[in-house]
Amino acid sequence: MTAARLLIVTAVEAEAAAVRAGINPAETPTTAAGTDPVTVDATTAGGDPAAVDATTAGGDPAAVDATTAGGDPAAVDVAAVGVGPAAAAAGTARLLALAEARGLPYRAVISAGIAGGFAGRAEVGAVVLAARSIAADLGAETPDGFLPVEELGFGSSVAEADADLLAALSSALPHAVIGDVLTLATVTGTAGTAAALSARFPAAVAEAMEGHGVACAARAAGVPFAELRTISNPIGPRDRASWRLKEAFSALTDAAAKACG
Ligand SMILES: O=C(O)c1cccc(C(=O)CC[C@H]2O[C@@H](n3cnc4c(=O)[nH]cnc43)[C@H](O)[C@@H]2O)c1
Repeated sequence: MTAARLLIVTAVEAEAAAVRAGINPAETPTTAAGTDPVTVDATTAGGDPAAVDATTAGGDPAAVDATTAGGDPAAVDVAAVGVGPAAAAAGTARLLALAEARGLPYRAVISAGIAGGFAGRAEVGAVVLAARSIAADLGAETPDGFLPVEELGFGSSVAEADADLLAALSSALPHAVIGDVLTLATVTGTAGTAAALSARFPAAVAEAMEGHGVACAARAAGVPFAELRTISNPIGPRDRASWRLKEAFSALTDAAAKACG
């Protein structure tokens, strides 16, 4: 019997390549670490669903084999599904449903990639594991402050990591910072927003753009979920030139090697 596979979902192909390089060192990333993920995304699995099929674990089981990483080709699939919570949720839900329809459901799904780190909580180059992936902008703004979706009575903005999966990852990555990871559709770009988020989420160590979306797809499919990030930049005033992409991608490769290699 074939062992159930693990699905690792990233936003952009540069992140997927970094993860694959860790799981299977023979697979050198074709997109050099240090390139702009947005530029890379535009040429791969960014917007066109057909491109997702062609370059990741989309529809064709043969394509899954061709892009699967790891010593055991049946063990891990790595797919880039686009930037932001909506693309992450839609792309992940599709991959989970296709696998289920083939009679080969995934055993777990991990949202992986680079992230911004809150100063003093997760520094550039750090590995972060999410205890909870939180949709930080899901709710309503009021003159008296932000109301999370819970207070509006419309469900939950918080997705807990699967306890067993988180325990396995933290045991493989003992130096990882464990804390909440915020999911936002907008990258924070001012000191004011960074301070407000830091105050509203004292347990948050990082922010990214996909974790909660991947978690929603995983929850709908009944599949365990976790989020793994490496820090490329401090959260704060926008200074894209200072993002340490090479360092973050290299940390992502190293983390994938330790967690799944
Ligand atoms: O330069 C920009 O304005 C910009 C806008 C949207 C996306 C990007 C990316 O580079 C996307 C890559 C990926 O990186 C994650 N990420 C990294 N740092 C942060 C951050 O400080 N805040 C939120 N997300 C971050 C995110 O998950 C993206 O998918 C650049």
